[in-house]
Amino acid sequence: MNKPSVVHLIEHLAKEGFNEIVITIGYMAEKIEESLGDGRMFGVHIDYVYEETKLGTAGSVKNAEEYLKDEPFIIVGGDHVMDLNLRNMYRYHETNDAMVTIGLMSIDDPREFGIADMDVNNRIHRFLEKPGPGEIFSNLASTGIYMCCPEIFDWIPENQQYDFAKDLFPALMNDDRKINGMLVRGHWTDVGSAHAYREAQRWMLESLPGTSIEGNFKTKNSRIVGPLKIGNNVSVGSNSALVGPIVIGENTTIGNNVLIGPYTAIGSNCVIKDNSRILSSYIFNDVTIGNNSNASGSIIDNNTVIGKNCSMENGTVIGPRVNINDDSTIHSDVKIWPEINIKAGSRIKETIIDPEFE
Ligand SMILES: CC(=O)N[C@H]1[C@@H](OP(=O)(O)O)O[C@H](CO)[C@@H](O)[C@@H]1O
Repeated sequence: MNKPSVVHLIEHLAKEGFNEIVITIGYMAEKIEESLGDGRMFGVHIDYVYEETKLGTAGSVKNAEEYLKDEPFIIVGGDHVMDLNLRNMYRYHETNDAMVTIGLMSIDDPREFGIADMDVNNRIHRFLEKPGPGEIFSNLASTGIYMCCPEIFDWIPENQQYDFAKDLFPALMNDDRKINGMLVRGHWTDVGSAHAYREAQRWMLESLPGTSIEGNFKTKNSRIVGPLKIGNNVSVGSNSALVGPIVIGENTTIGNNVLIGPYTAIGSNCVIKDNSRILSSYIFNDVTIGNNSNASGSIIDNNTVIGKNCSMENGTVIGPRVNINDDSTIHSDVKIWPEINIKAGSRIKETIIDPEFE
């Protein structure tokens, strides 16, 4: 949707009335600070707490204790996007006497999460992080959204790797302290994998309110079906079709006979040349896609150039700064990043990741 996911998260927190925010950062610290600043543009105040060594989920919150010690607070993951009613969750915690209340969601396949066993009074009796085969005793997954009382700080050691799910929850349960669960409904995605990222884009695009087109939009004889959100200075050639929900940034040029299908986001300064097809794909900024090429269920990162007659099959993740030369096929679920040159006529079946990048 042409915004860093953390911006969507802060906007949601602001909308729910949380205006004092502390971000514990390590990985990509500068990028996060650059996108959010002191929070003023979102109507909130943001403080940053830096993590020199990896402290785990609870250790990093302990590191921010000075900002949190006076009243109950809510913890969300920096890679979450959601539309959950966090205000209700916070109120619910305030009115029950648990030390921690965990937001739980009923999920089909909870293997990637912590799972909880909860009774009719909302008390959690068992919690298991990332259950293995044969261990999935519940489909109630922890969203990693925790409403906490400041007393939890007495339980978390300082400057030491310590996790909510693996360390704190078992310790509290062993001592018969109360951890409650709250069943939540709505959209919530942790965008830590390409699959989850696409899922988040999909539900966000689904909630586009209608069609908004900024100035200087040019098109001839093309079929444009909303909902759409189109930035300044976008042009679409003749005999093309745009079928929403679609978001397009600024200064993007789309050629003739191009099909842009539903659930697609295209960034700014992109060029999509004649006869190409883009379906359910997320294209970032400054991307060029050559004549007669297609992308389906793909994520294409900044400054990537794709030649003519190329095919990006379902689930591919390409870029930033990758060149795919003419007549190449990138087979489904292959990832190629970053700054890699794929020569003309290639058939790529395996992921290629520059080891220096990881
Ligand atoms: C140690 C820990 O806190 N694990 C959490 C946390 O897992 P990550 O793999 O760290 O994202 O977030 C999950 C929700 O995204 C939650 O289900 C899980 O219990």
